[in-house]
Amino acid sequence: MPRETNIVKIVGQESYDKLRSTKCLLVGAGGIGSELLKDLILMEFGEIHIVDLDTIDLSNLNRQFLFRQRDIKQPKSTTAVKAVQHFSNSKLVPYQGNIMDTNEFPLHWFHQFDIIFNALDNLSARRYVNKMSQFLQTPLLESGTSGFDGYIQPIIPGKTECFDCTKKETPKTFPVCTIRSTPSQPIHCIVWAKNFLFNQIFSAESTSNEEEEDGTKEWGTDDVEEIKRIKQETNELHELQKIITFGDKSRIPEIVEKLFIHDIEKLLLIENLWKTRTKPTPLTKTQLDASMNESKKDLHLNNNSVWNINEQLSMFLSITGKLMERMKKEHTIEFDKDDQDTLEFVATAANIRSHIFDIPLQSVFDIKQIAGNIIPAIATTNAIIAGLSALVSLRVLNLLKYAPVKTPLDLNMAMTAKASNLSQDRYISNPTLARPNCECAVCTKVTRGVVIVSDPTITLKEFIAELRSKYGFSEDISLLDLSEQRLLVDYDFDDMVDRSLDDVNLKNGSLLFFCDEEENDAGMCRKPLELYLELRNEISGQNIPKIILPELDITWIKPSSAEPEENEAERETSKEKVGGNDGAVIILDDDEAQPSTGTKRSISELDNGFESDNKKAKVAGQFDDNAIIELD
Ligand SMILES: Nc1ncnc2c1ncn2[C@@H]1O[C@H](COP(=O)(O)OP(=O)(O)OP(=O)(O)O)[C@@H](O)[C@H]1O
Ligand SMILES: [Zn+2]
Repeated sequence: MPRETNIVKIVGQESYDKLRSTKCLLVGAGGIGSELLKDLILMEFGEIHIVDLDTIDLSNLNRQFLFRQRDIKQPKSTTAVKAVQHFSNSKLVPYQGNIMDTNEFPLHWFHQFDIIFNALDNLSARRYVNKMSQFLQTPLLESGTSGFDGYIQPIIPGKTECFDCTKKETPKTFPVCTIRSTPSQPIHCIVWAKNFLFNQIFSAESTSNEEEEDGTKEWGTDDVEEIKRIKQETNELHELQKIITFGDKSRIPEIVEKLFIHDIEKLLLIENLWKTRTKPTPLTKTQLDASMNESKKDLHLNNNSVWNINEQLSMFLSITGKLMERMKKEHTIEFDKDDQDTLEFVATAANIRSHIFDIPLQSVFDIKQIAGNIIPAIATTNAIIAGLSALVSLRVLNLLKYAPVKTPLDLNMAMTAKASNLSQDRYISNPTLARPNCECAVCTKVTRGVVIVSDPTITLKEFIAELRSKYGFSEDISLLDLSEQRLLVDYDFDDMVDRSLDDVNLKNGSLLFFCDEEENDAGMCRKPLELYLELRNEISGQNIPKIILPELDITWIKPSSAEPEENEAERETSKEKVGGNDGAVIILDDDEAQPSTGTKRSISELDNGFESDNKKAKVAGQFDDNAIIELD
């Protein structure tokens, strides 16, 4: 029996025909994406466009069942399509690229799709696609998994909560002083070993400490003595780096003495720190001497057991020697959980510090999980979540006659929940969707639209005049470029008004924010506009207008809520980021990082949600595989 017959039995001929003419976008061909692609094909969607930026890795093969060993290093999107083509009645279009690349995937490219499926693993891409769906009013099926947990969320723009309507959990972060002076948990010592110690002493160049010296850094503590000590300690780490680079193994004990004896002794001198805490106990010279003899022997220790302090020390000495040797050839070494030397260095350094602070020690295996940000990916969770996402898409498109959707609020999201605190069993709960959050900067605080510009030589003055005349804004306007986080024009800053869009480097995909200061009699102001710029040189011609502005409802709101978007990710990063280059692990508390309430905002406060991953700190949500320290 052909597959079609079964589907027609379930959805009926009319809905089946609609399905056959439905064009969908699948973003991500990883764990959930592979499953979803198979499901969407089996449901016989007309066209499936699949985007993934990555290539296949050995570690993907256990669950990304479309890929084989021979596919390693091949693009995920094209390989996935090749693997399913033989049983597909859908037109499949793969792209290897970053969905946030506005050149390859401009907004009008998104416009062709009836529905979008997110099968991503990071917040910035999720936020970006969410925003595209809001711009174009295209339904989005958001999904994610983390170990045994998972969720799907249908998002119907304007009608139901968007991805950014709810606060996303971010990875745990720690004040610098906890990491550098007062650790109380194994994770604090692991972060210290990996992000401060390892990064400082095995990097090629010294990290500049200018920032620390010019007083701009915030320390998460007011204790002058402590700040002085941390600064000095950082300088001394540069000295250790020199010992490592010089490669004289006879000086390794100096490293141990500094880190685990002298630095701790200095810490003990800051009495304030120990009023309410247990004092650390520095190592002794005798311990060090004993371990030095041991370290010369061949050490065979089990990675799954917790070594005693002497074993930790002996291993630390021997592994530091090994890395010193490697530095001669490699010049710089990065921490990699799968590089046993770097892992053992971090594990032993962390454990020695834990011992000093009376914190339980961990096995190398346990430290690998934490330092390597490993959350086990479970194939079954991905399969369940992808299946739910595919099924719910039928309701989003209203193709299930026996379960008609009268209002989008009839739709359900789905998530796994623990059956109880004691049991590991999960069940699936399926609450109905909520309305958009009236405080959400993405879907409710601005009016969005797409401006098509066929002639980028028009000046900002002309551009603003067109906007004002179309939407009735007052003279006292502000125009901001959210993509580059800069002010283009406002009442006090009109230096650039005679320059063209080209001159000021506005591009296809630039995001503009336009607001004015006028208040009506009721003390309300116009809801600001967020405009996506689409440059369409190809449509220029004699009778083509230079600018085509969208039809928008201009609504009035209370002035305090007229703010450019500040999403949670950026709010987190407005806290100072310190430490390693592999994510926002250590963040100082910054009580002043509160959103301001005025209509006009300083440029530094603006966020567009369009930054690349590395520009933005990798703040990750609960279902984000980049989560740094969040483990189940
Ligand atoms: N901006 C983006 N554009 C396109 N694809 C993206 C983007 N960000 C992430 N992806 C893709 O989303 C997919 C997410 O899949 P998944 O969560 O299974 O991660 P993975 O990288 O395959 O596996 P793991 O991280 O567990 O090794 C990945 O294939 C990743 O390449
Ligand atoms: Zn929202």
